[in-house]
Amino acid sequence: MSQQFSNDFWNRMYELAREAPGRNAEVMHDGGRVVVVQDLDDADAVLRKRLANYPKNLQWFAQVGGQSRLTEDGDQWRFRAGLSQPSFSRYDHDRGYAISARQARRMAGLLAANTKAPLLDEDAIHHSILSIFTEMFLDVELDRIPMAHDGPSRLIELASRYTCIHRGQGQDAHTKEHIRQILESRRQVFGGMQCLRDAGEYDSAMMRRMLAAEAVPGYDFRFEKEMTTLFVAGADTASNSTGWALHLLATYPELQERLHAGQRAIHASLPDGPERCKAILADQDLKAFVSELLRLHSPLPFVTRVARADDRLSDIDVHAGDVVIVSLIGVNRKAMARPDFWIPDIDAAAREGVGMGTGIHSSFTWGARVCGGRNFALLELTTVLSFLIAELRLELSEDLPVENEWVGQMRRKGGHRVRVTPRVLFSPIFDQ
Ligand code: HEM
Repeated sequence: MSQQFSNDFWNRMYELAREAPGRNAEVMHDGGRVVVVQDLDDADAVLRKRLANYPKNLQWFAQVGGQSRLTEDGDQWRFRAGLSQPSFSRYDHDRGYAISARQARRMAGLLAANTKAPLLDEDAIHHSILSIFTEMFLDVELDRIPMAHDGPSRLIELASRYTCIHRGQGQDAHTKEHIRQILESRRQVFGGMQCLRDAGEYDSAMMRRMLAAEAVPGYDFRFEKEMTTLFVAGADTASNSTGWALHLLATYPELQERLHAGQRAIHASLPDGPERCKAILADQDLKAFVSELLRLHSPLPFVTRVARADDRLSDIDVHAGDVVIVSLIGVNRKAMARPDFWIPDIDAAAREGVGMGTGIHSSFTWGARVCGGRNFALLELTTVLSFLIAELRLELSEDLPVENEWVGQMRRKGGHRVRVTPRVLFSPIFDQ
C-alpha cells in the first residue's frame, strides 16, 4: 500500500530545517524521490524564475477537496484566480480593520470566558476569523450559512492525506471508511453553501463572478469547490496563526509584557477607528512579532510542487517527476546568523526587515503564486493580535513539547496548552 505523507514525514521536514537550514536535501518517500529546497536562491528558482517547470502537485488532493485556484495551473488557474483576486486585492481597508476589530473583541471575550480551561479555545478563534472572511468578502454573517463553521476545514483535512503524493501513485491510499467520510463531508459542506446561490438574499461581487463562471465552457467550475478551499486558505491560516501567536506569547512572558505595554498605550490613547488602525500597523514591535510568528510557526510551512523536466539547482539535480517541497521555514536566511534560530527575537527581526529570507516574506511565498490574500491577512492578523495582546493575559497551562499535526495546514497536536485571563487594569472590550 502506498505510504501516505504522514506526520513522521513532516517531522523530518522540521528536522532538516533544524539540522541544516539553508541547505537542500533529498529524501526518499514511498519509492519516490523528494527534493527538499531550503536554499533561498533555489526556492526563488522553483517559485518564481522557473515556475513553468514546477507546477503544483495536488491533483489527488483536488479530486477529494475539489479543484480550485490553489490546486490548478496555467489557464485553469488564471480563470479561477480572476474570480476571487479582484476582491482580495481591492478591498476597503477601513472596513477590513473595522470588521477585524469587532471580531477580535468578540474573540477576546470568548477566550477569556473560561479562565480555568487548560486548552486554548481554538474553535472560538476559528469562528471569529471565518466570520471576518465571510463578512468581508461575501457580505454575509457566518451564522447565516447553514453549515458547521469547521466543515470546510474537516473536508480539507480528509484531503490532506493526498497533499504531496507522486503522480500516478496513491490510488490504494483510500479506505472505505475514508471515502465514506469524504462523501459525507462534501455533502454537508457543499449542501450548506447552496444558500449563497440565492442572489436575492446573499449578494457579493465575488459570488456574482463565481456563479457566472459556472456557465463558461471548458473550466468545469463549481463555486462550492472554490469556496471550500478559499474558506480554508483565507480563514484557517489566520486562525491557526492566531493560536500559534498566543502559544508564543504564553511561552515568552517578557515578550508578551513588552508587546502588551505597546498595544495598551495605543488602545488607551486613540479612539477606535482609522487612527488607531494606523498606529497598530505602524508599531514596529508588533510587526516584528508577526514576522517571527510566521517564521517559526507558519500554518503552511512547506509548499509542494512536481518537476516537469530535469533541472539543476545550486547543489542538487532534480529529475522529471520528482516531488519538490520548498521548506518555507528552511529558507529564512536572515535569521540563520543569529545565535539561536528557534527563539523569537523581535529586535533582530526588526533589524532584518521584511525582505526576502524573512518570515513575513517567505511564509506567503512569492512570485506569481504568492498568497492571494497577503495584504489582507497582515491587516487582519495584526489587528486581531493587537486587541488580544491589549486585553488578555496568556499563560502556559502545561509546558509540553510541541508536536505538529498536518491537516492541510500545520496545527498543534492536541491543542495549545494556554490559559487565558482578562487583564484587570484595562478592559474596554467587555464594555463595547
Ligand atoms: C497568516 C495567514 C496566511 C498565510 C501564512 C498564507 C500563506 C499562503 C501560502 C504559503 C500560499 C501558497 C501555497 C502554495 O503555493 O502551495 C497561499 C496561497 C493563497 N492564499 Fe494565503 N495565507 C494566509 C492568509 C490568506 C488569506 C487571509 C487569504 C484570503 C483572504 C488567502 C488567500 C490565498 C489564496 C487565494 C491563495 C492561492 C494563490 C494562488 O495560487 O492563486 N490567504 N497562502
